[in-house]
Amino acid sequence: MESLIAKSMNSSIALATSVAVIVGYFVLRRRSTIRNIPGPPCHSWIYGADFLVSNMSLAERILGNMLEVAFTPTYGEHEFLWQKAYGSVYRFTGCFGDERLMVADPMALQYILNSPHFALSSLMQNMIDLVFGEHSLIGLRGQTHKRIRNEFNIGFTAAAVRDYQPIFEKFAQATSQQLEASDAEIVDISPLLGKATVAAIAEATLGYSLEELGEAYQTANAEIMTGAAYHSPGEYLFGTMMMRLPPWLLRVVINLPTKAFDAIRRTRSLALQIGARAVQGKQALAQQGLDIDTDLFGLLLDPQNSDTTRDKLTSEEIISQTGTMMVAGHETTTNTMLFGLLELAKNAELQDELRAEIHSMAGAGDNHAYDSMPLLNAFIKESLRFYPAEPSTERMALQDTVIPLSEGLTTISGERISQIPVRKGQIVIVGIASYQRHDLRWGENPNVFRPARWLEGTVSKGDAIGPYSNLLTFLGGPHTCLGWRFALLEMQVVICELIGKFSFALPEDENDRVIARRTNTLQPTLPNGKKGVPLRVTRVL
Ligand code: HEM
Repeated sequence: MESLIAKSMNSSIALATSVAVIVGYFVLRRRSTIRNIPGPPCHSWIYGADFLVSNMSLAERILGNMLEVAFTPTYGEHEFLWQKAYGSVYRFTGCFGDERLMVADPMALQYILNSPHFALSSLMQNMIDLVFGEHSLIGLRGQTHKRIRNEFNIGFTAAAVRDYQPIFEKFAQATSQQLEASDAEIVDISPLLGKATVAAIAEATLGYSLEELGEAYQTANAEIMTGAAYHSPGEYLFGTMMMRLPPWLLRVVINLPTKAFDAIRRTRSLALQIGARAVQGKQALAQQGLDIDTDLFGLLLDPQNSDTTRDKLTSEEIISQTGTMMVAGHETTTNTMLFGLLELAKNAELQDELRAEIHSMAGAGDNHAYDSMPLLNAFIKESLRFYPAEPSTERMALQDTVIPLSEGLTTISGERISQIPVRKGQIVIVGIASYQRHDLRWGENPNVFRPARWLEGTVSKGDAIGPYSNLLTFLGGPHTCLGWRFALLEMQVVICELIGKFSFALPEDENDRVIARRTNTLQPTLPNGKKGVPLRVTRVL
């Protein structure tokens, strides 16, 4: 998202803000407590040995290791090598020599995600407030967050999610029909699955069809999503600095008349209008004593569900979550399925085995059938492990604290430590993708996509860290993904429908080769930089 911001600012505001941020940074900086933790070398302007001889641009120098983190074509090229070299906790250098801690150690992650001593970094908080508004579940904290989340959970329990199954089946079948109707040899399945996913969320959460959601909202949302990739180190640096501005200044900035801010404003305002329309429609039904649909907003507003012991939500509190719901479950679920289908296209044997399992279950289509398909679920777990939609996130220490380690580490000065003291303001990176390649946790060859690991029983059970199979893909702690059961059932339904009816193979053309690049989420990306998953599709049934 910072890239959108960067594109939006004119150069004089940019210069003034940059100077203020740089001066503020150096005045306020305290010596880091993590300097003694091993980590990759950095070529920044402050620390780089090649300062005078290198031909790096100023932006590249200032970015430190962020250059390697944010600008490799495939996600994790450096991150996974650093993990091998330095272990599951290491230090690296952020912008302006800012020392950061990358964390993939299970005990440390548990602590960071559950401790009240950590919260969203100010960069993340600003980004979320900007895009989703200041009342989004993702950005809220404490009691308000807990209260709203508890209420919204009514639409995400195991029982509530089972009721969405017909919706998932309807849109999975619509995708099949579109594939069938296509006479192209190679089909880009990305827009098809994207549309099915957004249609399912609109219906399950608001009771709306895509038409009712409106073309304008979908276009504005897509503009924000596609604008979220960085194209140059300068753009990255500038976006990052903008996001460090105090919230009051960002509120001024978002009103600037630029194209990117206009897209953010439009999306936010359209989401609120859509949410308000859905809420008012359901309230009108309730007032007339008529039945309200059992979509999420319907469940929240149905007087029959009101319980005097529950903290009921105001209309505004419900409406404020519209954009969050639509975005949180869209690209995340779509991209996980796209990467999974891509892996199946690479591995005909695995695909045939999965298809055989799906065909053997035909006719057993009660609500629980999907959970009793071992290979299907192993495949979905492996897709979630290998391609976490949010491969990392940031947290900031709210006070001086000590992070415990399950494995311990040896410092640069040779001392063996089992915990790391950090100062207030320390940024830690929650290394979701790194944790999911952890050597000791996932059995043989964690860097290989291999669903069989889940069937062999070699995946370590360990202390539960996320809500599902010890994966961190849905995060953990108070901000654990609310929609994880929803996403799982949707993936089970769609994969069964598509693999049951079609066979997928990779096209030969180099221009169709897909890599995993990080934009707003981990995104399947073509050599031309666009999102896409072109596959050779053949009907099998
Ligand atoms: C494979 C699919 C999905 C993945 C990988 C995923 C992942 C995540 C992650 C990592 C977070 C934490 C974000 C953070 O705090 O940094 C999150 C939060 C959230 N997700 Fe999901 N998500 C998925 C699907 C869904 C779906 C389908 C929905 C709803 C329909 C949903 C709704 C939410 C909500 C409301 C939150 C905010 C929870 C809170 O802060 O209390 N997600 N998700």
